[in-house]
Amino acid sequence: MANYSVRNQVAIISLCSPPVNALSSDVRRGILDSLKKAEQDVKVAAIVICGEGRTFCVGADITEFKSEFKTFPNLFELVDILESSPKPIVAAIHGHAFGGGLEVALACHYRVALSSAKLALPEVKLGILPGAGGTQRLPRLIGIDSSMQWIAFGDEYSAQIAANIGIIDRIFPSNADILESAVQYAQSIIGKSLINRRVSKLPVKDASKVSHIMEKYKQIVGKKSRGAIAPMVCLEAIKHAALLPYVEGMKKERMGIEALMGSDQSKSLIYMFFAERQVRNWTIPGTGINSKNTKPIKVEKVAVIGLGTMGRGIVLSLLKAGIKHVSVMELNKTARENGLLFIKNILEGYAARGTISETQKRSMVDALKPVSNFEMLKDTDLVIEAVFESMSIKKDIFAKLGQVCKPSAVLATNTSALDVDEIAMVTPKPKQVVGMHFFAPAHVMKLLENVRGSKSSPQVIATAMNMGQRMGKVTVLVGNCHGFVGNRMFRHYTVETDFMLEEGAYPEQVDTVLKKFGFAMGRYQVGDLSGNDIGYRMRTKFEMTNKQQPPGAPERER
Ligand SMILES: CC/C=C/CC(=O)SCCNC(=O)CCNC(=O)[C@H](O)C(C)(C)COP(=O)(O)OP(=O)(O)OC[C@H]1O[C@@H](n2cnc3c(N)ncnc32)[C@H](O)[C@@H]1OP(=O)(O)O
Repeated sequence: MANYSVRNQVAIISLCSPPVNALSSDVRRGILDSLKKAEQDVKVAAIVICGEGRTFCVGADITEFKSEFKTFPNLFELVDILESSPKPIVAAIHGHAFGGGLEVALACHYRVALSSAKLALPEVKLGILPGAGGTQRLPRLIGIDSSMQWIAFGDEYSAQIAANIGIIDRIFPSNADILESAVQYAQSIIGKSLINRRVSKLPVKDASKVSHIMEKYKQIVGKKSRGAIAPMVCLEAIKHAALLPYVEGMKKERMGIEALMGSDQSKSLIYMFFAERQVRNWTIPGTGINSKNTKPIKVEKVAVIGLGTMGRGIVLSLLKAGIKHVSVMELNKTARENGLLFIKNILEGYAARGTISETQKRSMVDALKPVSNFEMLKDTDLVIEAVFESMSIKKDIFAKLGQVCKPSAVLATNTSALDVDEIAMVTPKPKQVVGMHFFAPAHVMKLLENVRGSKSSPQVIATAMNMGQRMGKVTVLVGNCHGFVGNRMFRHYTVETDFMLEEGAYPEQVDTVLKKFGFAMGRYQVGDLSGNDIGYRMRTKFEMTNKQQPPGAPERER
């Protein structure tokens, strides 16, 4: 719903749908009813639309996509009604103006924002396009080139960047009162002509270059979003903004969203959106213990043991999470030097690309603390072991950790398949032990599988889950069984691809097809990155080969 009030000639329409003011049918109806009141009230000379609580508006209510989505006023009707209002409307943005939220703002005649606000048209990440005029209004405001960048990739931008390119008219400091500031701003524009303020009426500045720009983005999208349908449909819709009058462009946009909404890709991405949020609410089956009633241990000092492919990625993930003390232990001198060099080079790359500032880079490098013996880990809060996938080596390490680490330290193993309970048993406090299974390359892959051993304490589990979230990972709690969940799923995939090799395909042919389909890496490339020896050891240890079959029997027969 939306609340309505009037303050010094300014009507305030505040979206009120916690937690994120998604544009449900009730909210859309509330905006429309409030707008009518404001238009009819002779004492009102300007209108402010704002969001109550932590954010302006994150866009259409995704939970309503199947049902209420088309109820009047739907989003694309609402934006046109807002824009045609005879009284000036100011969008007052704090928190997020995402998707339909930004489209509502684009339909307003002015947009003001706190400097901390974030803006985006992220619909492409749900496999759809901005279907409430975003593909038609944004190009009229910022041009085809920038619009393609914003819409085809769906990334978020700061209010300052949005102001620099002409989306935001006025920025206020992050600690300002957004509503008070917007009301004052609205008073300052009373009586001004709205002729140039209706974005749908503006020309597209770089319309003549549309073919050239389109070709450029087709290439980029082809590489960055292989296999995804929505980005290309977004580009087409934006192209129409350059070539057609607004009303015709809107018809094309509508055709685009109708084609995408309900597609398999969109259904999967929406499923993923909610699933990624659902896994934050973890629970230990049958105990009543869950994320809501269990507090993590405070973690300031973390250690990573092993600086191979996995260890390096884990260290980078911890640094990116802002951990100020990351001990790294690698007894092999060459591996240690190579590992540290790799980490520093990646940080240099981030700084060169502007992902982190020079100051952040320096503080990350300072946070790295090479250590040469277990004694030096005695005051560490969390140790993540990422050595060779061998039960005897891991047991040896955990026995030493059990002796030197403080009793409250969480001891995590990055094993991808081994029994966490067996590892835990060599320590004096098995309840402190948990699995934290990262996926290679750990600083890039978003998934983290935390493995709950039979003795892992709730607090230890909460700490591993919390650390995953601090690292920005999609952190999933799983039980302790061979291969956990990730590798049990991966196994079926590898079996199928191995069948193809047996049937005569080359690994690179299989990988090429998978990459064309949209996978970031081919299955055999993944094997090379993680180390094929890991899979080999897993299979040998668990005797995955049927003993009745002679050595070398084809995979299909095993
Ligand atoms: C004509 C058709 C046009 C459609 C245009 C659209 O608008 S499509 C929707 C476009 N918007 C988005 O894709 C935004 C999705 N949301 C986010 O990316 C993030 O929520 C956020 C805005 C970056 C905020 O992140 P934060 O971490 O602060 O919060 P959560 O992600 O945890 O969200 C809190 C809860 O709110 C639920 N939620 C978020 N967005 C929506 C939404 N658009 N619709 C419905 N529900 C939404 C989210 O699921 C969380 O719920 P919990 O129950 O607390 O898990």
